[in-house]
Amino acid sequence: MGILEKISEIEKEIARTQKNKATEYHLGLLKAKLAKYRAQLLEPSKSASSKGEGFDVMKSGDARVALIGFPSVGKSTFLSLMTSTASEAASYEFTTLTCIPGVIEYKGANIQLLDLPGIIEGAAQGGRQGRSLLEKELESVGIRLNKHKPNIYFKPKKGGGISFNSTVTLTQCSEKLVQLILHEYKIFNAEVLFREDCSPDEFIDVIVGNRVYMPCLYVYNKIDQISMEEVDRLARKPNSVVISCGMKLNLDYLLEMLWEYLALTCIYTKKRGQRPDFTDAIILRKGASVEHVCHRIHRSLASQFKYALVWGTSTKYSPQRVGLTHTMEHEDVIQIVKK
Ligand SMILES: Nc1nc2c(ncn2[C@@H]2O[C@H](COP(=O)(O)OP(=O)(O)OP(=O)(O)O)[C@@H](O)[C@H]2O)c(=O)[nH]1
Ligand SMILES: [K+]
Ligand SMILES: [Mg+2]
Repeated sequence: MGILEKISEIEKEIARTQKNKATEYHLGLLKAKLAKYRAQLLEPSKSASSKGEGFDVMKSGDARVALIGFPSVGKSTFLSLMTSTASEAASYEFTTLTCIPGVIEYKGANIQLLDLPGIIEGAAQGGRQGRSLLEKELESVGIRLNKHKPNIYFKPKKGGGISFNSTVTLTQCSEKLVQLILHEYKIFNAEVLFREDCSPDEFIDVIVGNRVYMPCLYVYNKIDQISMEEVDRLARKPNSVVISCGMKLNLDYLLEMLWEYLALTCIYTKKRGQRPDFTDAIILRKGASVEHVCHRIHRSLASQFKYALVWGTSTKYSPQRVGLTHTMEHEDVIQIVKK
């Protein structure tokens, strides 16, 4: 049996197994097996002919956003509308066959937008199921959307068996299930500490390790073609924005949401005795520290750092003298004083 067949067999068995106390170990084991086969599937193949080809696009700008969706939902139309790059759009499926990068300039940041070929042929009519289909596709390659990394400490050891502990009450996993899953991965010595009530799938994610956690905004385009009731229903779903590229509806709101999901922060710098430079913001991730600002300005600046003066919402006083660990907030102004 090939890996694909094995995966499909296990998926079928999971689907037909009722979820209850009596089947939880069996299900846990199936899930561990499934994750294992999927990982094998994603491993780069040794034969040159079937080597997985990625899209070679230079990473640029302050953040990147990929347009993942069914064929002909309007991804290329969106890219052409929001950036100065034109990407061919047409009414037939798979118009786009490669990755087309564009840049959105927003609040002083350059956001790289990637237009990609549609995924899953003929699935555009997926209707209500569409969103779960896409999620499933991304899940199966190890991408976790709008989730955080499970708070589980996991460390394989040389000996001593499996030590299992938890700081919270667990309702989905038990020591026995954890051991069973670990044995499936041929791990017989490890330290495991659950700091959160995680599911078997989340535990498997921690063992496998190479999961990618990223924010996701579900964008429903072509609302000009559906009823107001349907638009209303979609707009109320979590993490959703409804738009129409054709009629240019709600695009400003989409940008605002995009900005929020990217969690970026603009910091302005200021030289002593001069006004802040509002034309050239430093763009960092939300939660960035003064040290991050220093690194962005110059590699060696942090080592010459004496203190910084910060104006803005992150401080009680404006200006306030702060150290390297101070957390910056959006639109703060900073003046760095060197030793
Ligand atoms: N009615 C309507 N049509 C739209 C809208 N946005 C895009 N379209 C049309 O939908 C068709 C598909 O658009 P594309 O931009 O090529 O879609 P795509 O997702 O890039 O498609 P692939 O690259 O083939 O996966 C085109 O005929 C567009 O003109 C919209 O908001 N409303
Ligand atoms: K198309
Ligand atoms: Mg396209």
